[in-house]
Amino acid sequence: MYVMKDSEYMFVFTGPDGSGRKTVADAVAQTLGIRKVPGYATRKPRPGEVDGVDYHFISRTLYDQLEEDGEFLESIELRGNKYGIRDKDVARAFEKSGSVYLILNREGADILKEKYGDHCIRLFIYADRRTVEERQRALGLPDDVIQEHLSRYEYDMEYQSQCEHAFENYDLAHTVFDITNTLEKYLNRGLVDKD
Ligand SMILES: Nc1ncnc2c1ncn2[C@@H]1O[C@H](COP(=O)(O)OP(=O)(O)OP(=O)(O)O)[C@@H](O)[C@H]1O
Ligand SMILES: Nc1nc2c(ncn2[C@@H]2O[C@H](COP(=O)(O)O)[C@@H](O)[C@H]2O)c(=O)[nH]1
Repeated sequence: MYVMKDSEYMFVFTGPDGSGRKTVADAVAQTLGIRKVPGYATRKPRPGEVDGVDYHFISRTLYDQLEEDGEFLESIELRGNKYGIRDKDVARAFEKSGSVYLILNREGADILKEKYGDHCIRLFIYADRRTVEERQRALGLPDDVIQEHLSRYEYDMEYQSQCEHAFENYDLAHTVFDITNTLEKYLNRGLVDKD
């Protein structure tokens, strides 16, 4: 497992599907110059998804092999598909930037918090149920996927109180501004610690 330096942070964006985690996280990261750690997924890419950017899309056979070899820092199964974060990808991302970000469900966020403690900061992004449904419909996600996501909505929302920070996401520019300000405090703290 990668051992973080005092100045390094792992920012985990979590919250209900469709709340805008990816959109918000990518915008904040671009401003702050922090690097994404894309996970591995055994499901098929959806229209618009890019291999290596949204996920590394791999076969179930390869995933099982990597898992057997102990390559994953955390791994979950959802709707018959496996998703996981590879330890060496975290290490590589930290080599290139002082802090990194990931987009995970609450189970993954819990695992990384357990492993990295104060250096894992969970950012809970949310919007009301109707809004997340509309956003997913507008994206053209299949109905069964939207229904499955919505079936977890209340359960996902309960995780808010356990996260270090929570942000509602309606006005995108406003959300990105607030999160950027919050993360800057951690990044500046890292610099102060270093000196
Ligand atoms: N503040 C916002 N206002 C309007 N639309 C938004 C806002 N934030 C995100 N969106 C849009 O909502 C849709 C879902 O966003 P995104 O994919 O970032 O969500 P997510 O939480 O990562 O969901 P999933 O895990 O299902 O992919 C996208 O089309 C995105 O452009
Ligand atoms: N714990 C983990 N959660 C992950 C990982 N990669 C993605 N996710 C989250 O799971 C669902 C997947 O939904 P899908 O619609 O993209 O199939 C979503 O909430 C992701 O954020 C991971 O490696 N570990």
